Order: sequence, then structure tokens, then C-alpha cells
Amino acid sequence: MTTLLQVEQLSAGYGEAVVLNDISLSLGEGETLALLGRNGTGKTTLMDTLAGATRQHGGQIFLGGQALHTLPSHERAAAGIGWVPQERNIFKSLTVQENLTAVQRPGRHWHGSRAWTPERVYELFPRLAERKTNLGTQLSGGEQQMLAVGRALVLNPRLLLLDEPLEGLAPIIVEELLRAIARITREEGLSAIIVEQHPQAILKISHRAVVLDHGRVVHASDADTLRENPDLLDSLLGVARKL
Ligand SMILES: Nc1ncnc2c1ncn2[C@@H]1O[C@H](COP(=O)(O)OP(=O)(O)OP(=O)(O)O)[C@@H](O)[C@H]1O
Repeated sequence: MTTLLQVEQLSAGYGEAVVLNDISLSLGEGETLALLGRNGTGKTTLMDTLAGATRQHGGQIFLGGQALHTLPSHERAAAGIGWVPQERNIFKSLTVQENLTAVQRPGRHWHGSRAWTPERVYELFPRLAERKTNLGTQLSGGEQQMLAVGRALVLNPRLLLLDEPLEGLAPIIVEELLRAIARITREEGLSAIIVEQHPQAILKISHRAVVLDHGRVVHASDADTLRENPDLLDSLLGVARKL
């Protein structure tokens, strides 16, 4: 398995405050990582740090062998990071179609995979196809999340970062998004890191799992180890909860 992402002794935070301490992890090409932990343990900070949106205090990040830690955020996007932050950064004053075409990088795709285009995004999310001419403000929360994922896909990333993509969505939309995420990752082989508060659904489609507590890695294994051992999962998240 070729290593896609290599994180070494990463520490980062906001201003002088250090939130992440000595984080090391790696992810293979085509693998999905479930990033777990109770509230406030640093999951979002880690995603933001990979995307270049925090203050890095130490350590290194490599994507496909290329050093990311020296690059500003927009150059990390060009290097292959597709970031879907918690706040779903879509352009609300543009239509669905404009949101997708504004950021599209049509010429780029990796390892012979099929390039993502707005048309492919519509095929993945038929609800968006019906809303092509709607403004971002006219979309439901679920549709906004689909559009946020679609915007990251048309950048044709090497690594997709999904921060709580299911948060606050109706069960039927959660099912649709989970199916789409499984298709993108499991079937199409796009590498991803997914932060989620409800771990079972994400562990089912992930290869690897990492649990954070107090900004440190307290568990790293294959996803099945945690999925098949709910007591271990509870104790990892439960221990964190008591602290
Ligand atoms: N912009 C910020 N400035 C300063 N501190 C912050 C900022 N954002 C988060 N923090 C702090 O960093 C720590 C980790 O927060 P983070 O949001 O990364 O955790 P999380 O595991 O993603 O939690 P959640 O599940 O609630 O999103 C917390 O102590 C939080 O207060």
C-alpha cells in the first residue's frame, strides 16, 4: 500500500495556544480514516491544520511525498487537499451550478481516476441536479452539505477532509450522504478523513480509525477493530468523556 498522507509529530493551535500535541499518523492511497473523539479533543483543529488554516507550531505533513506544512492554505488545495469544513463553505449568493463551476479544476485527476465534473456531482447527488439554478440561500441544510462536498470533489482532490458531514441533518439525508461518501471512497477509491460524532456509521465505511483526546492520539487501528469491539470504542470515548 502506497502511503498518501504522512503526519509526523505535528503540534498546532490558535495563536500561542497549542491544541494538538505530537500527532503522528499515516494513511494509505485509497484509504478512509475515521477521526473520532469527544467534543473539544482537537478533531476540527487537526482537519484545519491539514488544510493550513491554523498556526502550526511543529512537525511535518506530507501528501504523496510533497511537504504541505510549508504551504499556505490555497496551495494545499492545489496540492490535492479537498477540505469540507464544518461550516460548509459554499457561496450562498451564487447558484448551485455557479458554485461548482467557480472552483472546478477540470484538467486534474490522479491515478487514472475519472475526473469530477459538475455533471458527475449531479449524478452523485440528484437533489442538486434539481436545484441547479437555485441560490445557496435557497438550499436546505442537507443540500448545502451535498454542495459543499460537490465543490470539494470538482477540485479533484487527492485527499478529502470531511468535518462532521452528517451533523444536524435529517435521517433520510444522512442515509443519502453516507451512500454517496461510501461510493466516493470505497468504490471510487478517493482517500478521505472523516470526523464524526456518531462513529458506527463511519467506521463501517472506513479502513483506519484514530481517536484523539486532549489533542493527542490515544488510539490508532484498523476501523474493524473498533467497529467489532464496541466496548473498546465506548471505553476510548468514555474515558475521554470522564476527563
Ligand atoms: N478559533 C479558536 N481559537 C482558540 N481556541 C480554539 C479555536 N477553535 C477551537 N479551539 C479550542 O481547541 C480545542 C479543540 O477544539 P476542536 O474544535 O478542534 O475540537 P473537536 O474535537 O473538533 O470538537 P467538536 O467535536 O466540538 O467540533 C478546544 O479546547 C477549543 O476550545
